Amino acid sequence: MIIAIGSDHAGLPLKRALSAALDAAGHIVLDAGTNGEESVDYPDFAHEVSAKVVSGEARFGVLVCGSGIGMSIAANRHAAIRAVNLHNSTEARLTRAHNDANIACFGARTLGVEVALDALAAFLATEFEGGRHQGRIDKLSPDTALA
Ligand SMILES: O=C(CO)[C@H](O)[C@H](O)[C@H](O)COP(=O)(O)O
Repeated sequence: MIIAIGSDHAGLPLKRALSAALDAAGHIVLDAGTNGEESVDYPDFAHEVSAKVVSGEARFGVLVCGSGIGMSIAANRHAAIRAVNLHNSTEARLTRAHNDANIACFGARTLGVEVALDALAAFLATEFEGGRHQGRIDKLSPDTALA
């Protein structure tokens, strides 16, 4: 699977761990950066990873910042993105099965590496269930919500 990944400076250590695990599992990882310690702005990386998912270049995205919150807010500005800030593998499984989430966000300052690795594995292993959940996803678009 092709997976786009990005972080800001705060998320870099966890991004490196997640990227290594994805690579070891045989995935193709498209790294949008950052790859330095200097302070950078999380929206720049959220938008780049989101664009790769929206275009189909990547099947899923992974975004890491200090809390995972800024990344998820930025990614969800894209209409076709359903980005979720994950804290455990149960959330990861449910958001794939029910929300068809396509970007997994993590907080490097709030989550342990092992928990994040487990959550990412669950996220990638779970299929969207469709059915009643598809109609709910259809209602997420602003046009539908405001009609
Ligand atoms: O945007 C965030 C919070 O929602 C991220 O956690 C950032 O990584 C964080 O704000 C960066 O903080 P810093 O003090 O500039 O390192």
